[in-house]
Amino acid sequence: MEKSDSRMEVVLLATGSFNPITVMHLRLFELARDYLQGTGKYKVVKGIISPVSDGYKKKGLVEGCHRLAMAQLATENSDWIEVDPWECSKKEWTETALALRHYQQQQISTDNGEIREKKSGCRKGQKRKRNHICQDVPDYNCPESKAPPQVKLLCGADILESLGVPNLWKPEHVNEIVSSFGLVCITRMGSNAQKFIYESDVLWKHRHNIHLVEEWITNDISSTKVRRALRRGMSVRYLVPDSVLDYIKKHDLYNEESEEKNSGLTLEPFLRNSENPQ
Ligand SMILES: Nc1ncnc2c1ncn2[C@@H]1O[C@H](COP(=O)(O)OP(=O)(O)OP(=O)(O)O)[C@@H](O)[C@H]1O
Ligand SMILES: NC(=O)c1ccc[n+]([C@@H]2O[C@H](COP(=O)(O)O)[C@@H](O)[C@H]2O)c1
Ligand SMILES: [Zn+2]
Repeated sequence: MEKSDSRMEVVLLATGSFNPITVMHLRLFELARDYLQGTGKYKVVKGIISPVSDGYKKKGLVEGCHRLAMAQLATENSDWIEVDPWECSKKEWTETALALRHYQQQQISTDNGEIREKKSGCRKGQKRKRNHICQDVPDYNCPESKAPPQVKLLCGADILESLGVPNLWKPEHVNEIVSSFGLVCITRMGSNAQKFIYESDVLWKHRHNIHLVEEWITNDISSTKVRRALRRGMSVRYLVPDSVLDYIKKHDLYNEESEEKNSGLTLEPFLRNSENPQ
């Protein structure tokens, strides 16, 4: 008899501006998958790129439809990374913990649907019991029973360190992200993720659920640097996929004017989390 695969299935969710998407964003997924699968405990089944809503109000953020289109072009050749418009099709900005809940729920619904269709071993229409997200346990008596894939947040170390910025993240959301979902964090030049975890009580408590992935082939590409180069008329070829570059040129997306978008506005998380919102 074939031995069953006991590895936990994982879906990696990367949220961000993707303004524009770069090859480094795509590399994050490859690095994270290699790392998790290398532990022998996880099987990465999907990657999701979820571009942020225009309501995030970050300076220089071009329209969501363009950021979405570029991300779709960039992932055309990947057989496991997808782009999801859920966040960026909304006018209002969505907090990351809520995005994680949404994508986790999607996994649970899809999973239950598939199980019901398979029917093998289980009675017709029988749903398998849920994993810990639903405060329930898998039904080990059912041969088809395996917890639905666990959604984990994929990010760079700059985002990990941003968890400590006052009024940027709600403390209960930070707790939920590291306790219920988990973080896969790619180290980035200029960041000290390990020290940051050591200095935070909540991150330290859940350190087993925070995977730090060392990027040995360091590459400090950022969207900010790509936009800067474009404004200066310099080449960004091989920093973004060719299809993305064609799209940027066709729509003249990044220039002095686009960089002034949202200039002078407060980033939405600060507005939401400040004690005396305007
Ligand atoms: N070179 C990199 N190394 C590690 N993580 C990265 C790198 N570039 C982007 N990321 C991560 O990708 C995710 C999406 O980030 P984002 O869209 O802000 O890109 P960015 O390049 O950081 O853009 P910007 O310069 O506009 O902030 C974040 O989790 C960020 O930390
Ligand atoms: N409180 C929160 O949930 C919170 C705060 C700041 C940034 N974020 C997310 O992190 C990502 C950051 O992207 P940038 O690095 O481009 O600013 C965005 O997807 C944003 O929604 C979430
Ligand atoms: Zn960033």
